[in-house]
Amino acid sequence: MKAGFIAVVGRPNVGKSTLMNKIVNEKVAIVSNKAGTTRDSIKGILTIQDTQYVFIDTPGIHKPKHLLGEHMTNTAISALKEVEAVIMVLDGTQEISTGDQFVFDKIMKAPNTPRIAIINKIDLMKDEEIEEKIGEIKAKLGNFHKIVTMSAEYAIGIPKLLEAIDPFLEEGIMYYPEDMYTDMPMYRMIIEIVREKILTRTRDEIPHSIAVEIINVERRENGKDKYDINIYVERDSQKGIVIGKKGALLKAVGTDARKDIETLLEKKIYLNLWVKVKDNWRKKKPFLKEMGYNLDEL
Ligand SMILES: Nc1nc2c(ncn2[C@@H]2O[C@H](COP(=O)(O)OP(=O)(O)OP(=O)(O)O)[C@@H](O)[C@H]2O)c(=O)[nH]1
Repeated sequence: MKAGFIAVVGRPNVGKSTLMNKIVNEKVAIVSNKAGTTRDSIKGILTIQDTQYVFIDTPGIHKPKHLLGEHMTNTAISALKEVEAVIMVLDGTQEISTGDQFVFDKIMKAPNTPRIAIINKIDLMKDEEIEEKIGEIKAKLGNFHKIVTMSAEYAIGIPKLLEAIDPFLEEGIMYYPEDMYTDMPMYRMIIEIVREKILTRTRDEIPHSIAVEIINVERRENGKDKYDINIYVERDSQKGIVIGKKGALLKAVGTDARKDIETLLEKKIYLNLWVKVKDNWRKKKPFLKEMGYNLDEL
């Protein structure tokens, strides 16, 4: 029996959430093609026979531009010091950027934590490009215990990754029951579903600063509970986009989200979505607290 916590880091859009989902084979982290959509640390848990891997999907580490950004970075760094290993995901199709360098520098703030690099998206790469990328990582970043190549999208390379992590796990421990795949609370999952549906349908028109909050859950006698959910945007123009022409977009988001939530809860629900403008909400501490962020770390 052995187990350990593994932090997954990398600049936005390299494929961390996709990797997490493929590894634990369940939808635990929000995936979208927009940068910075994963905000909270979410654990995906994989138990194979007597080995348990507990993954922490960290928010995209980037240079803090505002309070929420700083919070994301601080949370990620403190998590790195407490894990058995850290895996840094790189997008193999892109040059190593200052963004990657920034993330690597952050990892090095926990110098005693073993580091594994993942070259992701190899389905889009030629063999010689993969070889070159390995060289580039060694030259520009260096200092990894292992470099693993994979395609998270097509679930290629996962066994190799687990094998690379194995030596760093702790003997004699199992943290969670075998059938547990995430410790994310149900409400958190509902919020992430709604956020994902909005971001998918609004493409690049809405920034990831959007916030979602469950304001009321009404238990109904017929068993079909009613959920009222607020969607906070920063500007009136964004409110218009999320609502859409004659409310069409919001209606579509509501239908998509309701279906996923019903699957998650294994029962029918009523879902009401409301769009509100909170002016510059990311800079306002009291409001951040309402949203459940830990202000001590800000
Ligand atoms: N072709 C290809 N696309 C991939 C692969 N892995 C992820 N993607 C795509 O890359 C995009 C970003 O993936 P995410 O998993 O959301 O990335 P992330 O690193 O979690 O991003 P943030 O949440 O913004 O930090 C999505 O459109 C994925 O479908 C891969 O192995 N191959």
